[in-house]
Amino acid sequence: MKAREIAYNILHDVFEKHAYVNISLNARLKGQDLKEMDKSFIKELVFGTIERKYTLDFILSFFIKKSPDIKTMTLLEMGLYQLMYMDKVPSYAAINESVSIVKKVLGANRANFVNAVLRNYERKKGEIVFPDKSKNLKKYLKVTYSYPNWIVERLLNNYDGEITEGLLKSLNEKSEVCYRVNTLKVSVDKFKDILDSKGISYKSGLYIDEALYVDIKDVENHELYKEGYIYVQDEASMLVSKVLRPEEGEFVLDVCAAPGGKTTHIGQLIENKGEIIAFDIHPHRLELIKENCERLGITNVKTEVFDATYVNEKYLEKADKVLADVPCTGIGIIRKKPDIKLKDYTKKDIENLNEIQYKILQSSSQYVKKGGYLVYSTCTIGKEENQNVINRFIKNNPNFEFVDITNEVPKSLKSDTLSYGYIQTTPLEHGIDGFFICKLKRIK
Ligand SMILES: C[S@@+](CC[C@H](N)C(=O)[O-])C[C@H]1O[C@@H](n2cnc3c(N)ncnc32)[C@H](O)[C@@H]1O
Repeated sequence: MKAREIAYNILHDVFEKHAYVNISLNARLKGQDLKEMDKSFIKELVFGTIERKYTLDFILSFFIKKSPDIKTMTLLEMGLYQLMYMDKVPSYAAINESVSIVKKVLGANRANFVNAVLRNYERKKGEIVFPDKSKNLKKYLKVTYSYPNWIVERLLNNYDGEITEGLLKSLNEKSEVCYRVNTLKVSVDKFKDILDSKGISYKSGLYIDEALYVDIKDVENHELYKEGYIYVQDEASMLVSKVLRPEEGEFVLDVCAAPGGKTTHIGQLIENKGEIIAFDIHPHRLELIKENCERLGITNVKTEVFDATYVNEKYLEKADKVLADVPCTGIGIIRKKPDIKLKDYTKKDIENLNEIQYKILQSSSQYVKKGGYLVYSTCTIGKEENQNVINRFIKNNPNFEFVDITNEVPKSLKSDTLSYGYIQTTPLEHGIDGFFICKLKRIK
């Protein structure tokens, strides 16, 4: 099967069947005899079309009177993406190849339509009227940077227009892949020597000692990965376990733990000395924690299927440290997961999510010993899922207080709110994913 047809099948899975892009991509690439170049082309086309969907749809609306069926629309979006953003693809190839897939999948009629729309775009692209920033900021941001309304509204609710624009732009920028070096198996220096000996280029982390940006292709099949030397993890995510600051011999509960990025980091930081209980609501996701622990040589983690909105009586007041890395909208990790843009959260959906986040925090707090610590984290941006949740918690739980985290985070990581007990990282301000991390102490 040709690259573009595979890309179409993946996008069809994502747009029509609401599949996860990575899962569909892996499944559709499996067993295909493709060159590395073709695989890269497919990935760029798939991720790019998802990332730029709102811009593409705005432009297509100039050339289409009535929206066609979703399959035709997907093929139009793919074709237009190639015309607009893939400089190496000549226009005739973008159009002819798109038309030939439509002919194969949807018939000659639809093919004529797609041909006409794409050719019309080529002829009249100079006539498209884009939204005016001074007249309609929201529409301008949505169309220029390709975001759904709920994300633009969320950021405008938290930041002024200029910062919002910077954030939307930075969330579109490709991030280099960051790895956590598993210091249980290899020191960072030794690992750098190994990379040097293999001629693999790398850059040190911006903030975290064990973070490295490494240029490895197809990492899951790479020997260094299989050996358990590395875990793919953004520095913002590593910061969570740093703020939790687990110590050897402690009992730690991680209540939303799968696939185990932070659980395994905690295990690494306490060098397998101590006990970690990892909950997750999805049994199949707990399997991922077990696989990761096995690969990384983490031996002190026990997993339990558990809904963290409830209280697990077994662990009442037992934990030195508790981590509640709650489910969230994920705005802060759009650089890695552009399909988050395809979610269509309503106000009600966000309120429901806030209720879950609050319940998880409230239940988690019951496990903390007197004098113990609770960390609340999300991979999203904005007070709605962050400050509002912790402020509500603090108001209702006078036995907890915010902890100044100035000394818990690396000196180079600047934020005005550290002394209040929390940090909101963003790719715009810090060059890492957008995480919210808050530390609380049980004082009574
Ligand atoms: C942000 S992810 C956790 C990422 C993880 N801490 C890591 O670092 O790899 C949130 C996790 O919460 C789980 N989850 C969602 N609702 C839950 C609930 N009510 N109880 C427990 N886990 C839940 C999801 O299955 C998902 O694995």
